[in-house]
Amino acid sequence: MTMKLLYGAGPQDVKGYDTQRLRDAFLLSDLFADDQVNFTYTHVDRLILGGAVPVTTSLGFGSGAEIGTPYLLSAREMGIANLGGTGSIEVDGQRFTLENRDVLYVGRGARQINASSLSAERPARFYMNSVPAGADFPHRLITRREAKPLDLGDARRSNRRRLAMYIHPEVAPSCLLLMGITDLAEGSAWNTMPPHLHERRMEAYCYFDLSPEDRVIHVMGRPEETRHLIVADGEAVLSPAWSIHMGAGTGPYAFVWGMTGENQEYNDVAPVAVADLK
Ligand SMILES: O=C(O)C(=O)C[C@H](O)C(=O)CO
Ligand SMILES: [Zn+2]
Repeated sequence: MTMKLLYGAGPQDVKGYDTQRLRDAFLLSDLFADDQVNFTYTHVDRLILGGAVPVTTSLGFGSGAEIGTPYLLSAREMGIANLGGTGSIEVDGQRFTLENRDVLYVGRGARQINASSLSAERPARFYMNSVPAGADFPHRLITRREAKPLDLGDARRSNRRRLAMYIHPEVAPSCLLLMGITDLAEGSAWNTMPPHLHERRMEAYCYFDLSPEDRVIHVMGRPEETRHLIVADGEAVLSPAWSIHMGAGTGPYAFVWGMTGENQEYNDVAPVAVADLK
């Protein structure tokens, strides 16, 4: 298991960043590797992002040695989304089978987590978000069918998409984590229209189901001074509370969004008109 550290940056810092510096601060490129569990501990609301791809062996984790607690989830909750083939997650002996696009909520207090794939030919690809939690909620599998869908956008504006809420008060309650998956409709390219800010929550996007030759152009920054990141399949982007977020793909794609902060009010957002962006 690896644990990288990322300290984050403010809007004043970003003014002087070149491309590489911006990517180093906001783009996570090495979450997924065969037979590895890779975490990045961010100082953006202390969100930990992780990836686990069990191919030839099952992968175990759960120690808190890197973060100063007995176990990784002694004072945290976690969402695990399966972006690959069928796999299973065992939490302290309780086994959950995750098909593609299923999400497991793991409540505070879990000690040992083991991840495995049903088949090495099509391994599971587990994407994880973990945030500090001050309350206990039971572990729970949320299947793709149980997620709450929300149809958004307009095909004529190339932003038709279906958002599915998984870890959300109306579907599966948690302490402060929110997690869902958004799919672009065929022929649509733009996510998160209109772009927005949510001062009371940070967010992370993990783009997936993108062809190797395609990229998502993810737009971030203050509305009056935007920046962009060119993002490949399996890469994740940090979106601090001060940053807008929206993106367009050069081919079909989907993304997992995860949020934490002061509240779980999905609609507590400040939209920004595209015409006001610079
Ligand atoms: O396409 C969208 O719109 C989204 O998926 C938006 C994210 O869920 C989001 O930014 C929530 O704040
Ligand atoms: Zn958002």
